[in-house]
Amino acid sequence: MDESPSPSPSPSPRKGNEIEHKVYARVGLLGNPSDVYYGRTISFSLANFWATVKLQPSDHLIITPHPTHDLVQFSGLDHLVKRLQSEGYYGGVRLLMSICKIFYNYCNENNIELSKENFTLSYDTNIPRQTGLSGSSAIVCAALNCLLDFYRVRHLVKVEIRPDLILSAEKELGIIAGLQDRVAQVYGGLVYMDFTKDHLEKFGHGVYTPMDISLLPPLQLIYAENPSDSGKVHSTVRKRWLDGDEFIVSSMVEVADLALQGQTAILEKDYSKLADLMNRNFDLRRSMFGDDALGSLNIEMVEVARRVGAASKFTGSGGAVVVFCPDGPSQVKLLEDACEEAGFVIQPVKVVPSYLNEDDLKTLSG
Ligand SMILES: Nc1ncnc2c1ncn2[C@@H]1O[C@H](COP(=O)(O)OP(=O)(O)O)[C@@H](O)[C@H]1O
Ligand SMILES: O=C(O)[C@H]1O[C@H](OP(=O)(O)O)[C@H](O)[C@@H](O)[C@@H]1O
Ligand SMILES: [Mg+2]
Repeated sequence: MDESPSPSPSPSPRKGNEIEHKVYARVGLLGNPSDVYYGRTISFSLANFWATVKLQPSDHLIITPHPTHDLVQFSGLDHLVKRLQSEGYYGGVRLLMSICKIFYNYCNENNIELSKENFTLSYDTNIPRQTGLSGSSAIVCAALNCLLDFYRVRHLVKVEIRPDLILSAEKELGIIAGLQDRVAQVYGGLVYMDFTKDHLEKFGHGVYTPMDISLLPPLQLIYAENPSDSGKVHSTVRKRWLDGDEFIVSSMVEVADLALQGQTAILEKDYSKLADLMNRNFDLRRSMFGDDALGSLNIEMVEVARRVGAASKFTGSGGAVVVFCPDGPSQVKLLEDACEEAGFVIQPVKVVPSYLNEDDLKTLSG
C-alpha cells in the first residue's frame, strides 16, 4: 500500500468503477475507556497509520482475505501455532462481513432501498495490529464508507449514526468496545465526546464537539509489537460495572470527569494540567483493570515515559501509549533514548484534521 501519509481521506473515492476509502488510527487522549460506560472522552485521528478498503463491482459478493492478516497457509504446524499464539484466530474478514450485515439491516429498517448490485471488498492496513490504535474500527469505518458510496446512500445515513453502525459491527462479533474510536474515525480531527446515558438513549448517539487541532501540544506515540485483544482486556471490568461494583462505577465517573477538565485545559492551553490529567487517567485504568490484564510490557511503556518526567497513558486498551513531554525537545530526546534501549518504537504524533464539510457540520448536535 501507499506508504506516504496523507493528512486527509481521498476526496474522490471513485477510480473508474472502483471505490477506495482510507481511515486513520485514533488516539484516546483523555477519558478512555469511559466511552464504554456512558462517560466522556477526547480523542483524535492519527495520521501516522491508516487502513484502506477497496470495493469493486462484481457478479458475486466476495470478501477477499488479506494475504498476511488472514493467513490460512502455513509452513507447518509450528508456524500455525506460533501465529495463533501471537495474533489469535481472527483477521479482518469477519469485520468486513459484519459491517455488510449491519449496513444491510440498517437500510432495511430505515426504508433505504439498495440496488441489487454486488461487489468485492478487500482491505489493507498498516495500523500496528491490536495495539489500542483502533485498527479494528478503521477497517470497519472504511468499509462502511465504501458501501455508502457504492449504493449512493451517503446522504441518507446521518453522520452521527455512523459510529454506532461501526460499533454494532464489532458488538455483533462479541468484541466489547465503545464509541470513541468510531467517532474519531468518522469525524477526523480532535473531538470532545460526551456519551451521557440520557442523550445516548434518546438520540442513539452522543454529543460530539470538534476542537481545533492546533490547541494540542506536541505529543509522542510509543508502541510495541504486542497484540492484545481489546474485548478480552475489557471483559472483567465490564462485568463488574454491570454488576454495580462501586469501585468500578465511581472510578469510571472520575475517568469521564478527566475529559471534561481536559476540554478546559486544552482550550486554555494549560498543558501542566493536561499532563496531570493524562497521568491520572492511566493510574485509574491501572487500579480498575489490574496489572495482569494490562500486561507488563504495556505498563513498562507508560513507566519509560514517566521516568523521564513525561506524562503518559494508553491510547486505547493497550499496546500503544501517548506521551506529553512538558519540558520540550530535550525531554523528547531523553525519551527517544529510553525507548531505543527498551526496544519500543517511538514517533512524533501527527494529527489528521477534521474530515467534515460544512453540510456535515450542520448536522452536529451540541
Ligand atoms: N491489523 C489487523 N488486521 C486484521 N484484522 C484486525 C487487525 N486489527 C484488528 N483486527 C480484527 O479486529 C478484532 C479486534 O481488534 P482489537 O483488539 O479491537 O484491536 P485494535 O486495538 O487494533 O482495534 C481482532 O480480533 C481482529 O478480528
Ligand atoms: O480501553 C480503551 O481505552 C478503548 O479500548 C477499545 O479500543 P482499542 O483500540 O480496540 O483498544 C475500545 O474500542 C474503546 O472504546 C476504548 O475506549
Ligand atoms: Mg479495536
